[in-house]
Amino acid sequence: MTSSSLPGPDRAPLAYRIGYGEDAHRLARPEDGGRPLVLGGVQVPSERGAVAHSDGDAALHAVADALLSGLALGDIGQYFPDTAAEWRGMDSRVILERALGLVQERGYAPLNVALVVTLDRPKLGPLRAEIARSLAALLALPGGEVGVSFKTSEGLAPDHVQTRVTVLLGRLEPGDADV
Ligand SMILES: Nc1ccn([C@@H]2O[C@H](COP(=O)(O)O)[C@@H](O)[C@H]2O)c(=O)n1
Ligand SMILES: C[C@@]1(CO)OP(=O)(O)OP(=O)(O)OC[C@H]1O
Repeated sequence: MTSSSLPGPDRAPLAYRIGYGEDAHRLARPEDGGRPLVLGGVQVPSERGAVAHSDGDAALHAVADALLSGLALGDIGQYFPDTAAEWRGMDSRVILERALGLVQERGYAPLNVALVVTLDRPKLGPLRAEIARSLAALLALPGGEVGVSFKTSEGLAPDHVQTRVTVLLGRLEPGDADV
């Protein structure tokens, strides 16, 4: 594959930034406060779900933090404090939309995203394509620009879901530094 046929935007970005985000939520049964398990905006059949203030979507939280970190914009807890009643049970897609909007206001867009979910059970492989499609749609990216990996903790963290995300951001519009 030549560089001109690589996937990505149809023009070269003027600047690049790398972002990184993580999240972790304890898993519990519904009677112990666990919410339905949702990852990347996709409902995951599971006996246990995240204990969280919001819907507990650890994948979307890590993607949103990765976007914010790439432009040094802080983290989602600053925009959506877990002490605020208005965010209780919220759909984490709202968090991602806000983070993406802040990045776009500065002329940047995500170019590709890599997500790792560490979870012992259930197996997520059958949902890989659906989670990748969901993330791609939320980020306005082609599906091929979203990598989704799953790991078990090998029994080291059986009661948590953990996520890690890297994102490459590109600035497609000229800013003050380019004119
Ligand atoms: N919740 C999970 C965790 C892992 N997988 C898949 O299992 C394979 C082996 O994972 P290891 O952590 O033992 O290396 C790997 O292919 C994962 O994609 C899964 O589907 N769901
Ligand atoms: C999303 C927020 C806000 O509802 O709460 P949680 O759902 O608990 O999630 P977390 O990843 O711990 O941090 C960000 C919070 O501010």
